[in-house]
Amino acid sequence: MKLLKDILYKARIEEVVGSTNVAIENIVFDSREAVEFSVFVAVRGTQVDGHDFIDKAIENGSIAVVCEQLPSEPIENITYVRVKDSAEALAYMASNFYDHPSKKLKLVAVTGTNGKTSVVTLLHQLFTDLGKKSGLLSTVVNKIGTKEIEASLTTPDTVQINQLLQQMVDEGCEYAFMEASSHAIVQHRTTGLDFDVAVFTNISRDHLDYHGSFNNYIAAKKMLFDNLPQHAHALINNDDRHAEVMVQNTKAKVETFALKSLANFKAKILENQLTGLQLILDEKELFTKLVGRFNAYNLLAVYGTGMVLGVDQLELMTAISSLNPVDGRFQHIQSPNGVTGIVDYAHTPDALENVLSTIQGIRGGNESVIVVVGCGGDRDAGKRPEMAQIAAKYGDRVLLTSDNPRTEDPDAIIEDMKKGLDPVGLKKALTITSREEAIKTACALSQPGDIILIAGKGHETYQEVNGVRHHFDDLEVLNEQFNELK
Ligand SMILES: CC(=O)N[C@H]1[C@@H](OP(=O)(O)OP(=O)(O)OC[C@H]2O[C@@H](n3ccc(=O)[nH]c3=O)[C@H](O)[C@@H]2O)O[C@H](CO)[C@@H](O)[C@@H]1O[C@H](C)C(=O)N[C@@H](C)C(=O)N[C@H](CCC(=O)O)C(=O)O
Ligand SMILES: Nc1ncnc2c1ncn2[C@@H]1O[C@H](COP(=O)(O)OP(=O)(O)OP(=O)(O)O)[C@@H](O)[C@H]1O
Ligand SMILES: N[C@H](CCC[C@H](N)C(=O)O)C(=O)O
Ligand SMILES: [Mg+2]
Repeated sequence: MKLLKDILYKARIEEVVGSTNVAIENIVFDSREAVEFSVFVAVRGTQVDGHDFIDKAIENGSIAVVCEQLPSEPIENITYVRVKDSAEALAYMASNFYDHPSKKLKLVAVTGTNGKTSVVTLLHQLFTDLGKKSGLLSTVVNKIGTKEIEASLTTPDTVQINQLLQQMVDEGCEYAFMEASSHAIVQHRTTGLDFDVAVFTNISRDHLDYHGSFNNYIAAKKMLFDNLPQHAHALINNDDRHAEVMVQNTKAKVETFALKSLANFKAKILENQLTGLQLILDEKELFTKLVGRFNAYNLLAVYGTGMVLGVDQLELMTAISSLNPVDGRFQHIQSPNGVTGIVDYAHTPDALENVLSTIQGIRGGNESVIVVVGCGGDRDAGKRPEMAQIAAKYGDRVLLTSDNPRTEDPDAIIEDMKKGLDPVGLKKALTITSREEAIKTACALSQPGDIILIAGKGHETYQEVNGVRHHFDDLEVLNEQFNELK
Protein backbone atom coordinates (compact mmCIF):
# COMPACT_ATOMS: atom_id res chain seq x y z
CA MET A 1 0.00 0.00 0.00
CA LYS A 2 1.21 3.51 -0.87
CA LEU A 3 -0.19 7.02 -0.81
CA LEU A 4 -1.08 8.29 -4.27
CA LYS A 5 0.95 11.47 -3.74
CA ASP A 6 4.06 9.35 -3.08
CA ILE A 7 3.82 7.35 -6.27
CA LEU A 8 3.31 10.39 -8.48
CA TYR A 9 6.95 11.50 -8.21
CA LYS A 10 8.18 12.48 -11.70
CA ALA A 11 4.71 12.02 -13.25
CA ARG A 12 4.66 15.57 -14.72
CA ILE A 13 1.37 16.59 -13.12
CA GLU A 14 -0.64 19.40 -14.72
CA GLU A 15 -3.81 19.42 -12.64
CA VAL A 16 -5.32 17.59 -9.67
CA VAL A 17 -9.01 17.21 -8.82
CA GLY A 18 -9.59 15.69 -5.37
CA SER A 19 -7.07 14.46 -2.83
CA THR A 20 -3.81 12.66 -3.58
CA ASN A 21 -3.61 11.73 0.08
CA VAL A 22 -5.37 8.42 -0.57
CA ALA A 23 -4.02 4.92 -0.08
CA ILE A 24 -3.47 2.90 -3.26
CA GLU A 25 -3.13 -0.86 -3.38
CA ASN A 26 -2.62 -1.43 -7.09
CA ILE A 27 -1.73 0.34 -10.32
CA VAL A 28 -3.73 -0.75 -13.39
CA PHE A 29 -3.92 0.50 -16.95
CA ASP A 30 -6.61 -1.88 -18.15
CA SER A 31 -10.12 -1.22 -16.81
CA ARG A 32 -10.83 -4.94 -16.95
CA GLU A 33 -8.11 -5.51 -14.39
CA ALA A 34 -9.16 -2.70 -12.07
CA VAL A 35 -9.74 -3.79 -8.47
CA GLU A 36 -10.69 -2.06 -5.24
CA PHE A 37 -8.38 0.76 -4.14
CA SER A 38 -6.49 0.80 -7.43
CA VAL A 39 -5.37 3.78 -9.44
CA PHE A 40 -6.32 3.51 -13.13
CA VAL A 41 -3.94 5.08 -15.63
CA ALA A 42 -5.69 5.93 -18.91
CA VAL A 43 -3.31 5.36 -21.83
CA ARG A 44 -4.04 6.12 -25.48
CA GLY A 45 -3.31 2.90 -27.38
CA THR A 46 -3.04 1.74 -30.95
CA GLN A 47 -6.52 0.17 -30.88
CA VAL A 48 -8.54 2.14 -28.37
CA ASP A 49 -8.19 5.06 -25.96
CA GLY A 50 -7.90 4.15 -22.28
CA HIS A 51 -9.74 7.41 -21.50
CA ASP A 52 -12.92 5.76 -22.78
CA PHE A 53 -12.69 3.19 -19.98
CA ILE A 54 -12.26 5.50 -16.99
CA ASP A 55 -15.82 4.98 -15.76
CA LYS A 56 -15.53 1.22 -16.23
CA ALA A 57 -12.36 1.19 -14.10
CA ILE A 58 -14.12 3.17 -11.37
CA GLU A 59 -17.04 0.73 -11.51
CA ASN A 60 -14.53 -2.05 -10.94
CA GLY A 61 -13.05 -0.37 -7.87
CA SER A 62 -10.50 2.25 -8.95
CA ILE A 63 -10.49 5.22 -6.57
CA ALA A 64 -8.10 7.41 -8.51
CA VAL A 65 -7.48 8.13 -12.17
CA VAL A 66 -4.36 9.38 -13.93
CA CYS A 67 -5.11 10.72 -17.41
CA GLU A 68 -4.15 13.26 -20.07
CA GLN A 69 -7.66 14.67 -20.32
CA LEU A 70 -10.15 15.04 -17.47
CA PRO A 71 -13.62 13.57 -18.05
CA SER A 72 -16.38 16.12 -18.63
CA GLU A 73 -18.30 14.82 -15.62
CA PRO A 74 -15.88 13.79 -12.87
CA ILE A 75 -17.33 11.46 -10.24
CA GLU A 76 -17.40 12.61 -6.62
CA ASN A 77 -14.84 11.11 -4.20
CA ILE A 78 -12.63 10.00 -7.07
CA THR A 79 -9.24 11.66 -7.44
CA TYR A 80 -8.30 12.74 -10.96
CA VAL A 81 -4.71 13.63 -11.83
CA ARG A 82 -4.07 15.15 -15.23
CA VAL A 83 -0.53 14.53 -16.48
CA LYS A 84 1.45 15.49 -19.57
CA ASP A 85 1.95 11.91 -20.75
CA SER A 86 0.12 9.07 -19.06
CA ALA A 87 2.26 6.23 -20.45
CA GLU A 88 5.34 7.98 -19.08
CA ALA A 89 3.57 8.70 -15.77
CA LEU A 90 2.58 5.03 -15.54
CA ALA A 91 6.25 4.01 -15.79
CA TYR A 92 7.39 6.37 -13.03
CA MET A 93 4.42 5.38 -10.88
CA ALA A 94 5.28 1.70 -11.25
CA SER A 95 8.91 2.32 -10.22
CA ASN A 96 7.78 4.42 -7.24
CA PHE A 97 5.13 1.91 -6.21
CA TYR A 98 7.59 -0.99 -6.12
CA ASP A 99 10.35 1.08 -4.44
CA HIS A 100 12.67 1.22 -7.44
CA PRO A 101 13.76 -2.40 -7.71
CA SER A 102 15.85 -1.47 -10.77
CA LYS A 103 18.18 0.45 -8.45
CA LYS A 104 18.68 -2.61 -6.27
CA LEU A 105 20.18 -4.81 -8.98
CA LYS A 106 22.69 -4.49 -11.75
CA LEU A 107 20.27 -4.08 -14.66
CA VAL A 108 21.31 -4.70 -18.25
CA ALA A 109 19.10 -3.87 -21.25
CA VAL A 110 19.75 -5.19 -24.74
CA THR A 111 18.23 -3.51 -27.75
CA GLY A 112 18.64 -3.97 -31.51
CA THR A 113 16.76 -5.60 -34.36
CA ASN A 114 18.40 -8.99 -33.94
CA GLY A 115 20.30 -10.69 -31.16
CA LYS A 116 18.44 -9.38 -28.11
CA THR A 117 17.15 -12.75 -26.91
CA SER A 118 20.47 -14.40 -27.75
CA VAL A 119 22.52 -11.87 -25.77
CA VAL A 120 20.29 -11.71 -22.67
CA THR A 121 19.94 -15.50 -22.55
CA LEU A 122 23.70 -15.97 -22.84
CA LEU A 123 24.29 -13.32 -20.15
CA HIS A 124 21.83 -15.02 -17.81
CA GLN A 125 23.50 -18.37 -18.43
CA LEU A 126 26.97 -16.89 -17.94
CA PHE A 127 26.27 -15.03 -14.71
CA THR A 128 24.43 -18.07 -13.32
CA ASP A 129 27.49 -20.20 -14.17
CA LEU A 130 29.64 -17.64 -12.36
CA GLY A 131 27.55 -18.23 -9.25
CA LYS A 132 25.62 -14.95 -9.45
CA LYS A 133 21.86 -15.27 -9.01
CA SER A 134 20.24 -13.44 -11.91
CA GLY A 135 16.92 -12.59 -13.48
CA LEU A 136 15.94 -12.67 -17.14
CA LEU A 137 13.19 -10.95 -19.15
CA SER A 138 13.17 -12.28 -22.70
CA THR A 139 10.96 -13.13 -25.66
CA VAL A 140 11.22 -16.83 -24.83
CA VAL A 141 10.89 -16.91 -21.06
CA ASN A 142 11.25 -14.80 -17.92
CA LYS A 143 13.38 -16.20 -15.11
CA ILE A 144 14.02 -15.45 -11.48
CA GLY A 145 17.19 -17.37 -10.79
CA THR A 146 16.35 -20.63 -12.52
CA LYS A 147 12.61 -20.45 -11.82
CA GLU A 148 10.74 -19.95 -15.09
CA ILE A 149 7.81 -17.59 -15.61
CA GLU A 150 5.99 -17.55 -18.93
CA ALA A 151 6.73 -14.56 -21.18
CA SER A 152 4.11 -13.12 -23.53
CA LEU A 153 5.93 -10.08 -24.89
CA THR A 154 9.62 -9.44 -25.58
CA THR A 155 9.49 -6.62 -23.03
CA PRO A 156 6.62 -6.87 -20.53
CA ASP A 157 4.50 -3.84 -19.60
CA THR A 158 6.05 -1.41 -17.13
CA VAL A 159 4.03 -2.59 -14.12
CA GLN A 160 4.98 -6.19 -14.78
CA ILE A 161 8.64 -5.28 -15.30
CA ASN A 162 8.76 -3.60 -11.91
CA GLN A 163 6.88 -6.48 -10.26
CA LEU A 164 9.28 -9.01 -11.75
CA LEU A 165 12.35 -6.96 -10.81
CA GLN A 166 10.95 -6.64 -7.28
CA GLN A 167 10.53 -10.42 -7.09
CA MET A 168 14.10 -10.82 -8.31
CA VAL A 169 15.35 -8.51 -5.56
CA ASP A 170 13.27 -10.34 -2.94
CA GLU A 171 14.68 -13.67 -4.08
CA GLY A 172 18.26 -12.50 -3.89
CA CYS A 173 19.14 -11.79 -7.52
CA GLU A 174 22.12 -9.48 -8.01
CA TYR A 175 21.75 -9.05 -11.76
CA ALA A 176 18.91 -8.79 -14.27
CA PHE A 177 19.13 -9.03 -18.03
CA MET A 178 16.26 -7.78 -20.16
CA GLU A 179 15.38 -7.17 -23.80
CA ALA A 180 14.22 -3.69 -24.70
CA SER A 181 12.09 -3.84 -27.85
CA SER A 182 11.50 -0.68 -29.86
CA HIS A 183 7.75 -0.94 -29.10
CA ALA A 184 8.55 -1.03 -25.40
CA ILE A 185 10.88 1.95 -25.54
CA VAL A 186 8.42 4.25 -27.33
CA GLN A 187 5.53 3.05 -25.18
CA HIS A 188 7.56 4.00 -22.05
CA ARG A 189 7.62 0.41 -20.78
CA THR A 190 11.31 0.94 -19.93
CA THR A 191 11.11 4.57 -18.78
CA GLY A 192 12.36 5.24 -15.25
CA LEU A 193 14.40 2.04 -15.01
CA ASP A 194 17.88 2.51 -13.61
CA PHE A 195 20.01 0.69 -16.16
CA ASP A 196 23.66 -0.06 -15.48
CA VAL A 197 24.40 -1.24 -19.02
CA ALA A 198 22.50 -0.84 -22.28
CA VAL A 199 23.71 -2.86 -25.26
CA PHE A 200 23.04 -2.03 -28.91
CA THR A 201 23.37 -5.11 -31.15
CA ASN A 202 22.39 -3.79 -34.61
CA ILE A 203 19.56 -2.19 -36.53
CA SER A 204 17.99 -3.20 -39.84
CA ARG A 205 14.52 -3.27 -41.34
CA ASP A 206 11.72 -4.45 -39.08
CA HIS A 207 8.50 -3.17 -37.53
CA LEU A 208 8.03 -0.42 -40.10
CA ASP A 209 4.31 -1.11 -39.85
CA TYR A 210 4.42 0.19 -36.28
CA HIS A 211 7.07 2.91 -36.45
CA GLY A 212 6.12 4.27 -39.87
CA SER A 213 9.67 4.82 -41.13
CA PHE A 214 13.18 3.53 -40.61
CA ASN A 215 14.17 6.89 -39.10
CA ASN A 216 11.41 6.60 -36.49
CA TYR A 217 12.58 3.07 -35.75
CA ILE A 218 16.15 4.32 -35.20
CA ALA A 219 14.81 7.14 -33.02
CA ALA A 220 12.91 4.61 -30.90
CA LYS A 221 16.05 2.58 -30.17
CA LYS A 222 18.05 5.76 -29.57
CA MET A 223 15.61 6.84 -26.84
CA LEU A 224 16.97 4.07 -24.62
CA PHE A 225 20.47 5.56 -24.83
CA ASP A 226 19.29 9.17 -24.59
CA ASN A 227 17.67 8.37 -21.25
CA LEU A 228 20.51 6.41 -19.65
CA PRO A 229 21.82 7.73 -16.36
CA GLN A 230 25.37 9.06 -16.18
CA HIS A 231 26.65 6.09 -14.19
CA ALA A 232 25.54 3.64 -16.91
CA HIS A 233 27.58 2.11 -19.70
CA ALA A 234 26.35 2.23 -23.31
CA LEU A 235 27.87 -0.76 -25.07
CA ILE A 236 27.65 -0.36 -28.82
CA ASN A 237 28.34 -2.54 -31.85
CA ASN A 238 30.74 -0.27 -33.70
CA ASP A 239 30.42 -2.26 -36.94
CA ASP A 240 26.79 -1.16 -37.28
CA ARG A 241 26.19 1.86 -39.51
CA HIS A 242 23.97 3.44 -36.89
CA ALA A 243 26.25 2.93 -33.90
CA GLU A 244 27.24 6.57 -33.65
CA VAL A 245 23.75 7.98 -33.83
CA MET A 246 22.60 5.70 -31.00
CA VAL A 247 24.94 7.34 -28.50
CA GLN A 248 24.97 10.86 -29.93
CA ASN A 249 23.06 12.30 -26.97
CA THR A 250 23.75 9.84 -24.20
CA LYS A 251 25.08 10.83 -20.79
CA ALA A 252 26.35 7.29 -20.25
CA LYS A 253 29.93 6.12 -20.68
CA VAL A 254 30.25 4.76 -24.22
CA GLU A 255 32.12 1.54 -24.87
CA THR A 256 32.29 -0.32 -28.17
CA PHE A 257 32.71 -3.81 -29.58
CA ALA A 258 33.46 -4.88 -33.14
CA LEU A 259 34.88 -7.49 -35.47
CA LYS A 260 35.96 -4.96 -38.12
CA SER A 261 36.08 -1.42 -36.72
CA LEU A 262 38.20 0.04 -33.96
CA ALA A 263 36.61 -0.79 -30.63
CA ASN A 264 37.22 -1.35 -26.93
CA PHE A 265 36.36 -5.03 -27.24
CA LYS A 266 37.56 -6.83 -30.36
CA ALA A 267 37.30 -10.34 -31.73
CA LYS A 268 38.54 -12.16 -34.79
CA ILE A 269 37.01 -15.31 -36.21
CA LEU A 270 39.58 -18.03 -36.86
CA GLU A 271 37.15 -20.77 -37.82
CA ASN A 272 33.40 -20.93 -38.24
CA GLN A 273 31.96 -24.44 -38.44
CA LEU A 274 28.78 -26.28 -37.59
CA THR A 275 30.46 -27.44 -34.38
CA GLY A 276 31.21 -23.88 -33.27
CA LEU A 277 33.42 -20.83 -33.55
CA GLN A 278 37.14 -20.54 -32.93
CA LEU A 279 37.81 -16.95 -31.92
CA ILE A 280 40.48 -14.57 -30.79
CA LEU A 281 38.83 -12.43 -28.15
CA ASP A 282 40.90 -9.57 -26.76
CA GLU A 283 44.06 -11.42 -27.85
CA LYS A 284 43.09 -14.71 -26.22
CA GLU A 285 41.99 -17.72 -28.23
CA LEU A 286 38.82 -19.54 -27.34
CA PHE A 287 36.35 -22.06 -28.75
CA THR A 288 32.58 -21.79 -28.38
CA LYS A 289 29.71 -24.05 -29.40
CA LEU A 290 27.85 -21.08 -30.86
CA VAL A 291 27.79 -21.00 -34.65
CA GLY A 292 27.98 -18.12 -37.12
CA ARG A 293 29.51 -14.70 -37.49
CA PHE A 294 26.43 -13.09 -35.90
CA ASN A 295 27.11 -15.10 -32.77
CA ALA A 296 30.63 -13.67 -32.64
CA TYR A 297 28.89 -10.30 -32.25
CA ASN A 298 26.59 -11.70 -29.57
CA LEU A 299 29.58 -13.10 -27.69
CA LEU A 300 31.37 -9.75 -27.93
CA ALA A 301 28.28 -8.09 -26.43
CA VAL A 302 28.31 -10.67 -23.62
CA TYR A 303 32.06 -10.26 -23.09
CA GLY A 304 31.83 -6.44 -23.09
CA THR A 305 28.97 -6.51 -20.58
CA GLY A 306 30.93 -8.83 -18.30
CA MET A 307 33.98 -6.56 -18.54
CA VAL A 308 32.14 -3.30 -17.80
CA LEU A 309 30.40 -5.01 -14.88
CA GLY A 310 33.81 -5.86 -13.47
CA VAL A 311 33.99 -9.63 -13.97
CA ASP A 312 37.53 -11.00 -13.94
CA GLN A 313 38.69 -11.39 -17.54
CA LEU A 314 39.98 -14.93 -17.30
CA GLU A 315 36.92 -16.12 -15.40
CA LEU A 316 34.77 -14.44 -18.04
CA MET A 317 36.58 -16.08 -20.96
CA THR A 318 36.41 -19.51 -19.34
CA ALA A 319 32.67 -19.13 -18.74
CA ILE A 320 32.11 -17.87 -22.30
CA SER A 321 33.82 -20.91 -23.75
CA SER A 322 31.32 -23.21 -22.05
CA LEU A 323 28.14 -21.32 -23.02
CA ASN A 324 25.40 -23.39 -24.66
CA PRO A 325 23.51 -22.22 -27.76
CA VAL A 326 20.14 -20.55 -27.28
CA ASP A 327 16.97 -22.54 -28.13
CA GLY A 328 15.69 -21.91 -31.63
CA ARG A 329 18.77 -19.92 -32.67
CA PHE A 330 20.76 -21.94 -35.21
CA GLN A 331 19.59 -25.09 -33.43
CA HIS A 332 20.82 -27.99 -35.54
CA ILE A 333 20.12 -31.71 -35.69
CA GLN A 334 21.35 -34.51 -37.90
CA SER A 335 19.16 -37.15 -39.59
CA PRO A 336 20.27 -40.79 -39.55
CA ASN A 337 21.10 -40.50 -43.28
CA GLY A 338 23.23 -37.40 -42.86
CA VAL A 339 20.91 -34.48 -43.58
CA THR A 340 21.47 -31.42 -41.37
CA GLY A 341 18.37 -29.59 -40.16
CA ILE A 342 18.64 -26.10 -38.71
CA VAL A 343 15.80 -24.34 -36.87
CA ASP A 344 16.33 -20.59 -36.55
CA TYR A 345 14.22 -17.63 -35.45
CA ALA A 346 15.36 -15.48 -38.39
CA HIS A 347 12.25 -13.40 -39.06
CA THR A 348 13.87 -10.30 -40.52
CA PRO A 349 15.78 -9.92 -43.81
CA ASP A 350 19.02 -9.19 -41.95
CA ALA A 351 18.72 -12.25 -39.69
CA LEU A 352 17.92 -14.48 -42.66
CA GLU A 353 20.89 -13.11 -44.60
CA ASN A 354 23.16 -13.76 -41.60
CA VAL A 355 21.97 -17.29 -41.04
CA LEU A 356 22.12 -18.21 -44.73
CA SER A 357 25.54 -16.66 -45.22
CA THR A 358 26.73 -18.68 -42.22
CA ILE A 359 25.34 -21.82 -43.87
CA GLN A 360 26.99 -20.79 -47.13
CA GLY A 361 30.29 -20.56 -45.27
CA ILE A 362 30.06 -24.03 -43.75
CA ARG A 363 28.50 -26.00 -46.60
CA GLY A 364 30.62 -28.14 -48.86
CA GLY A 365 30.51 -27.89 -52.63
CA ASN A 366 27.95 -30.45 -53.68
CA GLU A 367 25.20 -30.36 -51.11
CA SER A 368 21.95 -28.48 -51.57
CA VAL A 369 20.54 -25.92 -49.18
CA ILE A 370 16.76 -26.14 -48.80
CA VAL A 371 15.06 -23.17 -47.16
CA VAL A 372 11.62 -23.36 -45.56
CA VAL A 373 10.42 -19.85 -44.79
CA GLY A 374 7.29 -17.79 -44.17
CA CYS A 375 6.48 -14.33 -42.83
CA GLY A 376 4.22 -13.34 -39.96
CA GLY A 377 0.82 -11.76 -40.57
CA ASP A 378 -0.11 -8.36 -39.07
CA ARG A 379 3.56 -7.41 -39.09
CA ASP A 380 5.75 -5.28 -41.36
CA ALA A 381 4.69 -6.47 -44.85
CA GLY A 382 7.67 -4.79 -46.53
CA LYS A 383 10.03 -7.46 -45.29
CA ARG A 384 8.14 -10.25 -47.13
CA PRO A 385 9.61 -9.84 -50.65
CA GLU A 386 13.04 -9.12 -49.16
CA MET A 387 13.04 -12.33 -47.16
CA ALA A 388 11.95 -14.42 -50.17
CA GLN A 389 14.68 -12.84 -52.26
CA ILE A 390 17.36 -13.64 -49.66
CA ALA A 391 16.08 -17.23 -49.35
CA ALA A 392 16.42 -17.64 -53.12
CA LYS A 393 19.83 -15.97 -53.21
CA TYR A 394 21.34 -18.68 -50.97
CA GLY A 395 18.91 -21.60 -51.25
CA ASP A 396 18.88 -24.22 -54.00
CA ARG A 397 15.23 -24.93 -53.19
CA VAL A 398 12.91 -22.51 -51.42
CA LEU A 399 9.67 -23.65 -49.82
CA LEU A 400 7.47 -20.64 -49.21
CA THR A 401 5.05 -21.36 -46.40
CA SER A 402 3.14 -19.87 -43.45
CA ASP A 403 4.65 -18.42 -40.28
CA ASN A 404 2.05 -16.99 -37.86
CA PRO A 405 -0.69 -15.78 -40.25
CA ARG A 406 -2.49 -14.05 -37.35
CA THR A 407 -5.52 -12.33 -38.95
CA GLU A 408 -4.17 -12.37 -42.53
CA ASP A 409 -4.78 -14.83 -45.37
CA PRO A 410 -1.64 -17.05 -45.43
CA ASP A 411 -1.73 -17.35 -49.22
CA ALA A 412 -1.82 -13.58 -49.60
CA ILE A 413 1.31 -13.33 -47.40
CA ILE A 414 3.05 -15.89 -49.60
CA GLU A 415 2.01 -13.91 -52.70
CA ASP A 416 3.65 -10.82 -51.12
CA MET A 417 6.82 -12.85 -50.59
CA LYS A 418 6.83 -14.07 -54.19
CA LYS A 419 6.98 -10.48 -55.43
CA GLY A 420 10.63 -10.47 -54.34
CA LEU A 421 11.55 -13.36 -56.64
CA ASP A 422 13.07 -12.97 -60.10
CA PRO A 423 12.54 -15.76 -62.69
CA VAL A 424 15.50 -17.74 -61.30
CA GLY A 425 14.10 -17.40 -57.79
CA LEU A 426 10.63 -18.40 -58.93
CA LYS A 427 12.06 -21.56 -60.47
CA LYS A 428 13.59 -22.56 -57.16
CA ALA A 429 10.41 -21.81 -55.23
CA LEU A 430 7.55 -24.09 -54.20
CA THR A 431 4.49 -22.81 -52.38
CA ILE A 432 3.16 -25.03 -49.61
CA THR A 433 0.80 -23.18 -47.29
CA SER A 434 0.82 -25.76 -44.51
CA ARG A 435 4.06 -25.37 -42.55
CA GLU A 436 3.99 -29.01 -41.54
CA GLU A 437 3.67 -30.13 -45.17
CA ALA A 438 6.43 -27.73 -46.18
CA ILE A 439 8.84 -29.23 -43.63
CA LYS A 440 7.85 -32.75 -44.71
CA THR A 441 8.45 -31.84 -48.34
CA ALA A 442 11.85 -30.34 -47.53
CA CYS A 443 12.82 -33.62 -45.87
CA ALA A 444 11.47 -35.66 -48.76
CA LEU A 445 13.49 -33.59 -51.25
CA SER A 446 16.71 -33.82 -49.24
CA GLN A 447 19.69 -36.04 -50.02
CA PRO A 448 22.40 -37.10 -47.56
CA GLY A 449 24.69 -34.13 -46.91
CA ASP A 450 22.05 -31.52 -47.66
CA ILE A 451 21.18 -28.71 -45.25
CA ILE A 452 17.57 -27.75 -44.46
CA LEU A 453 16.98 -24.37 -42.86
CA ILE A 454 13.59 -23.80 -41.24
CA ALA A 455 13.42 -20.09 -40.59
CA GLY A 456 11.16 -17.69 -38.72
CA LYS A 457 9.72 -19.44 -35.67
CA GLY A 458 12.73 -20.78 -33.75
CA HIS A 459 11.66 -21.60 -30.19
CA GLU A 460 7.96 -20.88 -30.79
CA THR A 461 5.72 -23.81 -29.95
CA TYR A 462 2.57 -22.47 -31.54
CA GLN A 463 1.18 -21.12 -34.76
CA GLU A 464 -1.17 -18.17 -34.35
CA VAL A 465 -4.19 -18.17 -36.65
CA ASN A 466 -7.02 -15.68 -36.12
CA GLY A 467 -6.19 -15.07 -32.48
CA VAL A 468 -5.88 -18.77 -31.63
CA ARG A 469 -2.50 -20.35 -30.88
CA HIS A 470 -2.35 -23.96 -32.12
CA HIS A 471 0.50 -26.19 -30.98
CA PHE A 472 3.26 -26.18 -33.58
CA ASP A 473 6.96 -26.79 -33.14
CA ASP A 474 9.39 -26.70 -36.09
CA LEU A 475 11.94 -28.84 -34.26
CA GLU A 476 9.34 -31.44 -33.30
CA VAL A 477 8.11 -31.81 -36.91
CA LEU A 478 11.69 -31.94 -38.18
CA ASN A 479 12.64 -34.60 -35.63
CA GLU A 480 9.67 -36.76 -36.61
CA GLN A 481 10.59 -36.50 -40.28
CA PHE A 482 14.27 -37.17 -39.64
CA ASN A 483 13.40 -40.33 -37.74
CA GLU A 484 11.74 -41.58 -40.91
CA LEU A 485 14.73 -40.73 -43.11
CA LYS A 486 16.79 -43.85 -42.93
C1 LIG B 1 1.15 -2.63 -30.75
C2 LIG B 1 1.50 -2.76 -29.30
O1 LIG B 1 2.67 -2.75 -28.96
N1 LIG B 1 0.50 -2.92 -28.45
C3 LIG B 1 0.74 -2.99 -27.01
C4 LIG B 1 -0.01 -1.84 -26.36
O2 LIG B 1 -1.35 -2.02 -26.62
P1 LIG B 1 -2.23 -0.96 -27.41
O3 LIG B 1 -1.54 0.36 -27.44
O4 LIG B 1 -2.62 -1.56 -28.70
O5 LIG B 1 -3.50 -0.89 -26.45
P2 LIG B 1 -5.02 -0.76 -26.85
O6 LIG B 1 -5.60 -2.10 -27.01
O7 LIG B 1 -5.18 0.26 -27.93
O8 LIG B 1 -5.61 -0.15 -25.49
C5 LIG B 1 -5.27 1.15 -25.01
C6 LIG B 1 -5.40 1.16 -23.53
O9 LIG B 1 -6.77 0.92 -23.17
C7 LIG B 1 -6.82 -0.07 -22.19
N2 LIG B 1 -8.12 -0.75 -22.25
C8 LIG B 1 -8.50 -1.44 -23.36
C9 LIG B 1 -9.70 -2.10 -23.40
C10 LIG B 1 -10.55 -2.08 -22.27
O10 LIG B 1 -11.64 -2.66 -22.21
N3 LIG B 1 -10.12 -1.36 -21.18
C11 LIG B 1 -8.95 -0.70 -21.14
O11 LIG B 1 -8.63 -0.08 -20.13
C12 LIG B 1 -5.63 -0.97 -22.49
O12 LIG B 1 -5.24 -1.72 -21.37
C13 LIG B 1 -4.59 0.06 -22.88
O13 LIG B 1 -3.93 0.55 -21.75
O14 LIG B 1 0.17 -1.91 -24.95
C14 LIG B 1 -0.26 -3.15 -24.36
C15 LIG B 1 0.02 -3.06 -22.85
O15 LIG B 1 1.38 -2.85 -22.59
C16 LIG B 1 0.48 -4.33 -24.97
O16 LIG B 1 0.00 -5.53 -24.42
C17 LIG B 1 0.26 -4.31 -26.47
O17 LIG B 1 1.03 -5.34 -27.02
C18 LIG B 1 0.38 -6.13 -28.04
C19 LIG B 1 -0.35 -7.31 -27.39
C20 LIG B 1 1.43 -6.64 -29.03
O18 LIG B 1 1.19 -7.55 -29.81
N4 LIG B 1 2.59 -6.06 -29.04
C21 LIG B 1 3.71 -6.45 -29.90
C22 LIG B 1 3.65 -5.82 -31.28
C23 LIG B 1 4.97 -6.01 -29.18
O19 LIG B 1 4.93 -5.20 -28.27
N5 LIG B 1 6.08 -6.57 -29.60
C24 LIG B 1 7.36 -6.24 -29.00
C25 LIG B 1 8.47 -7.05 -29.66
C26 LIG B 1 8.76 -6.70 -31.06
C27 LIG B 1 10.10 -7.31 -31.40
O20 LIG B 1 10.23 -8.51 -31.43
O21 LIG B 1 11.06 -6.56 -31.62
C28 LIG B 1 7.42 -6.75 -27.56
O22 LIG B 1 8.04 -6.07 -26.73
O23 LIG B 1 6.93 -7.86 -27.34
N1 LIG C 1 23.80 -10.36 -33.48
C1 LIG C 1 23.02 -10.76 -34.46
N2 LIG C 1 23.03 -10.11 -35.66
C2 LIG C 1 22.23 -10.48 -36.66
N3 LIG C 1 21.38 -11.51 -36.61
C3 LIG C 1 21.31 -12.19 -35.45
C4 LIG C 1 22.12 -11.85 -34.32
N4 LIG C 1 21.84 -12.70 -33.33
C5 LIG C 1 20.87 -13.51 -33.79
N5 LIG C 1 20.57 -13.24 -35.08
C6 LIG C 1 19.56 -13.84 -35.96
O1 LIG C 1 18.31 -13.26 -35.58
C7 LIG C 1 17.40 -14.25 -35.08
C8 LIG C 1 16.71 -13.71 -33.86
O2 LIG C 1 17.65 -13.64 -32.82
P1 LIG C 1 17.19 -13.22 -31.36
O3 LIG C 1 16.01 -13.98 -31.00
O4 LIG C 1 18.37 -13.26 -30.48
O5 LIG C 1 16.79 -11.70 -31.69
P2 LIG C 1 15.77 -10.72 -31.00
O6 LIG C 1 16.37 -9.38 -31.21
O7 LIG C 1 15.51 -11.12 -29.62
O8 LIG C 1 14.43 -10.88 -31.83
P3 LIG C 1 12.92 -10.41 -31.37
O9 LIG C 1 12.87 -8.96 -31.62
O10 LIG C 1 11.99 -11.13 -32.24
O11 LIG C 1 12.74 -10.78 -29.94
C9 LIG C 1 18.26 -15.46 -34.79
O12 LIG C 1 17.53 -16.63 -34.92
C10 LIG C 1 19.36 -15.33 -35.82
O13 LIG C 1 18.87 -15.77 -37.05
N1 LIG D 1 8.62 -10.44 -31.76
C1 LIG D 1 8.46 -10.57 -33.17
C2 LIG D 1 8.33 -12.03 -33.45
C3 LIG D 1 8.15 -12.42 -34.89
C4 LIG D 1 8.19 -13.90 -35.01
C5 LIG D 1 7.67 -14.44 -36.29
N2 LIG D 1 7.50 -15.84 -36.10
C6 LIG D 1 6.36 -13.79 -36.68
O1 LIG D 1 5.34 -14.25 -36.20
O2 LIG D 1 6.37 -12.83 -37.46
C7 LIG D 1 7.25 -9.76 -33.64
O3 LIG D 1 6.26 -9.73 -32.91
O4 LIG D 1 7.32 -9.14 -34.68
MG1 LIG E 1 13.80 -11.34 -28.57
